[in-house]
Amino acid sequence: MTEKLSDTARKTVLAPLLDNGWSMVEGRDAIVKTFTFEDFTQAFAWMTRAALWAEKWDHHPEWFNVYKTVKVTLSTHDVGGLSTLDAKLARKMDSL
Ligand SMILES: C[C@H](O)[C@H](O)[C@H]1CNC2=NC(N)=NC(=O)C2=N1
Repeated sequence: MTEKLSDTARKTVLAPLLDNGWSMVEGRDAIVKTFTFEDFTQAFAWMTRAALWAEKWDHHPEWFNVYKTVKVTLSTHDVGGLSTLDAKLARKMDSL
């Protein structure tokens, strides 16, 4: 059963993400990052790659695409906040 990140886990799991362009969402237990690409097709291709991982892990982003940018918000709806699944998907997104 997925659980909300503990305070200790937040320090270890979230810190590298916050150092890599992710930030906490004001007033919500979630993280957000805007990715910028060369053009729309590159942005959409990245979204497609990310979508396959989201589906494989049954953990899906909240995202908003405008032309060559993709704003991604991650939180685990089932636990009402951040879990290790969000950190896992964030790391994967940063690597794609
Ligand atoms: C039944 C539940 O919707 C599924 O287990 C998955 C689908 N994708 C999901 N994605 C996210 N971000 N949070 C969830 O809790 C979640 N649950």
